[in-house]
Amino acid sequence: MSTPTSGVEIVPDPQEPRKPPVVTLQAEKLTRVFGRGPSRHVAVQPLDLQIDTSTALGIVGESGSGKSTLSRLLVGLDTPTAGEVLIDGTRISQLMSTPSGMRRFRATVQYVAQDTFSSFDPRRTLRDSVATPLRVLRGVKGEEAEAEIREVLTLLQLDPGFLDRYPGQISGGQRQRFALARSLVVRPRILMCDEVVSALDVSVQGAVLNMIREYCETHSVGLGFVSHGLPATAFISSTLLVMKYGEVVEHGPTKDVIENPQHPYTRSLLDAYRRGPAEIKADSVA
Ligand SMILES: Nc1ncnc2c1ncn2[C@@H]1O[C@H](COP(=O)(O)OP(=O)(O)OP(=O)(O)O)[C@@H](O)[C@H]1O
Repeated sequence: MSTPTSGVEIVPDPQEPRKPPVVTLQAEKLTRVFGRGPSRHVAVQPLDLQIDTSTALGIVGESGSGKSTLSRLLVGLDTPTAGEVLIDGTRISQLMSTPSGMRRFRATVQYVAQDTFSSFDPRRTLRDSVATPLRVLRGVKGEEAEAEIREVLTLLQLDPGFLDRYPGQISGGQRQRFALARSLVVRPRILMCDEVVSALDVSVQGAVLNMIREYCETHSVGLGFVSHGLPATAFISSTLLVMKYGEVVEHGPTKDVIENPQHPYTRSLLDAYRRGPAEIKADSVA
């Protein structure tokens, strides 16, 4: 069968890297209520948001404001009381109902949990823990896997010598970076990070934040970055969402939110940080 041509053949430039397709994670009227009766607690009030592969969304708010609950809902680790999470228009509840759908979702969206201790199996070496998602979700094993793991560890300033250790044999900050490494080897299109730099000292924190920001920009990875720390969140995000008591009180371009906060709660968060040593400078906001 002959192919119709217009007479002009467009040959792709082999030198030009192909842009990966855009992936969009969307929340529609997403709601999470815990408990009943007098112990009923609305952890996430109905909210809409979108993260795509060119977004860095910072989610900030004080302890208990619902940030972790929201991030767990977005990655399918918790079930909403109402509303939906969709990836490229498909409900993730539908994807999660089959092993192959779940694998596809996990290969696209990776989550780095706040509690890194319980997210690692204490009986498995760190090599085993990092190599498993690489094998299961991307089919990479053996020497190729080892080379990729070492590459990611270098990015995160982690000694490959740690690979033979168990999670309990490294520090909390090193474990946080191993949790990040375990997600990055999957080469996700969307990365959700919950308090991933909280256990790091200030110098390593800056380096890891820079690395995450650069990695996501270079590889067109959408980022969801949850933290109660406003300076780190403002530094890394292009869009900022401020939560209070499960409600989104402000949501907009980070620069606008920082320079011209509309909600008194955001202003109080900013004032608290401006009074402290970790002052946010508007020109340091991406
Ligand atoms: N499984 C649960 N059962 C009942 N209540 C819960 C559950 N998980 C979270 N909550 C409540 O929902 C609210 C939001 O919790 P969440 O962990 O999302 O807050 P957060 O903003 O991430 O806090 P932090 O910064 O301290 O991690 C809190 O009041 C918490 O007590």
